[in-house]
Amino acid sequence: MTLEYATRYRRASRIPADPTKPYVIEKGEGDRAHLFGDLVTVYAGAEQTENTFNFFTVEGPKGDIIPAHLHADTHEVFYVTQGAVRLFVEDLAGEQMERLLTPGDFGFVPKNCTHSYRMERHHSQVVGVAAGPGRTYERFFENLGTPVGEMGLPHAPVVPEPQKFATVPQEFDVRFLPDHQWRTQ
Ligand SMILES: O=C(Oc1cc(O)cc(O)c1C(=O)O)c1ccc(O)c(O)c1
Repeated sequence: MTLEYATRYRRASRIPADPTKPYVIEKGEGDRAHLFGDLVTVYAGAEQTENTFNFFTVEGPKGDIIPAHLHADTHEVFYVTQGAVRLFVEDLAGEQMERLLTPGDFGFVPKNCTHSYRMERHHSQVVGVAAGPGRTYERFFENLGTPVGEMGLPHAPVVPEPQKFATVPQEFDVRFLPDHQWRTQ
């Protein structure tokens, strides 16, 4: 039997509302949201880990570009499990690098390092873990994007309205840098 719980985020979630309860979630059945071309699936977050880390996947289509951004208080892990993902990172000294990550490859982006990525094969998948001295930020995806019940990638990109762009990212420690230039290509 598959259990569903009402939580503060969803009427029906596979994540128990009681943070002391052990649980398992079948593939793809975490709390799902669409943002840009991506399907983000959250399996654990702030409530489960006393704000110490989260665990989610991001899947997207070929060509999907996440705009350059940084997190002042959040360190991030990019572990690629499907497809190919080109990760762009700038360190605190301003040195830039880009690397193509394929399944099993791992990228670490410390807080305050500007980064972005591009999916280079259809339906690439990144496993994300993000944590820092502040709160975890996994609910960013459904707040800037749209919570969904369906399993697949968005049929059309979910582009947030300007009003959401103006408020949601900073609430979740995300700072988009629209004028940032990558000099690596
Ligand atoms: O892919 C990750 O995050 C994002 C996905 C989006 O569709 C839009 C975004 O703005 C982001 C973002 O990072 O802000 C991702 C992957 C791995 C990881 O550890 C993350 O913290 C985020």
